[in-house]
Amino acid sequence: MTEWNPADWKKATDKAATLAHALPWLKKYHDKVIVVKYGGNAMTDEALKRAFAEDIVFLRLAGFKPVVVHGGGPQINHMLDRLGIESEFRGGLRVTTPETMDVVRMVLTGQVGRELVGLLNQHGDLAVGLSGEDGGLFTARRTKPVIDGVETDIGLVGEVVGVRPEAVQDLIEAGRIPVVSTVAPDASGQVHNVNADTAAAALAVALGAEKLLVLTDVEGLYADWPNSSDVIGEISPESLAEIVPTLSSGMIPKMTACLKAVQEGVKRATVIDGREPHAVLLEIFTDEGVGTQVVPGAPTRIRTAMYATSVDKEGPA
Ligand SMILES: Nc1ncnc2c1ncn2[C@@H]1O[C@H](COP(=O)(O)OP(=O)(O)O)[C@@H](O)[C@H]1O
Ligand SMILES: CC(=O)N[C@@H](CCC(=O)OP(=O)(O)O)C(=O)O
Repeated sequence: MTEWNPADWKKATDKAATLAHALPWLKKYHDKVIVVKYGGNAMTDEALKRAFAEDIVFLRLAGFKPVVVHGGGPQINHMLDRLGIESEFRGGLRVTTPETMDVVRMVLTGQVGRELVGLLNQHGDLAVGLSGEDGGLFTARRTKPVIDGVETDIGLVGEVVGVRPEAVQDLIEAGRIPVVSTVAPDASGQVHNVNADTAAAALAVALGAEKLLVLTDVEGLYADWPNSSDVIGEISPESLAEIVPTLSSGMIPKMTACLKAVQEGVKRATVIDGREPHAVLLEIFTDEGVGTQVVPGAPTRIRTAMYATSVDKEGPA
């Protein structure tokens, strides 16, 4: 006869309670599109990538409609480095020569996207990869960002000016998980490098997504960068628009993308810490505020960072 173990019973009842607690979110997001942008900086560790894949498949099997848009900046840097090509960023965007563009396309669509599809498909062949070139998904226009007050040519870098979401919608309706890489042709067919945050926001708007979730390698938007002691927990689009011009490096395209998504109809955009295992499930299925949420009408709320480290204004050594 098997012994009855009170500890195992407690574990089982805790699990049941956790599942029951998920019910309000299951109701809220059932059938809703959630665009998840997975940044290259959050893809450092194999276990984290596997946990991310589990979260996305979990959402899909729970009746949500997750769409993954991935980055791969560090992976592109690594390949450029191997090829002896220097990486240069201006205003958070990569200066993209035709030679660099070939590498961007190869790494994003041929390497990072493939790897994510493989990880997701370890749980049942639901994921299908596509790029902004497929099915007319994105049309880009060469962008010349204003850097230090001057319009600056940074090469084959595009902003998304058109989205035909049908290819992604077809996959969603077939019960699949689309995995999108963000190279995109302009009207003449010339392929451009589009920042993945920017592309994710444009796709979230076109799909009428309930939420844009952006995974990166920080806890959210720090209030006093490069000090990482305080995180902006919640902010309205109006207040965010005021601070966007003061931001630096990768946070410029990221927060601009969140702002645009919410201004154009996505209910909320949240930047979360992809270094946290199961960050996606934590964000969706808990009340605890994680990351930085851009929500219409929200008063600015600042909280102490979980992994606070203070550095002086010059930045970390
Ligand atoms: N105010 C800020 N709060 C948080 N991070 C910031 C801030 N300003 C600049 N950063 C930098 O932005 C980086 C995230 O952008 P990026 O490197 O492009 O990430 P990803 O690859 O996830 O898109 C952080 O690692 C941090 O170094
Ligand atoms: C124009 C531009 O900067 N494009 C990005 C595209 C990849 C990306 O956005 O990757 P992350 O999300 O990991 O930063 C780049 O070349 O790095």
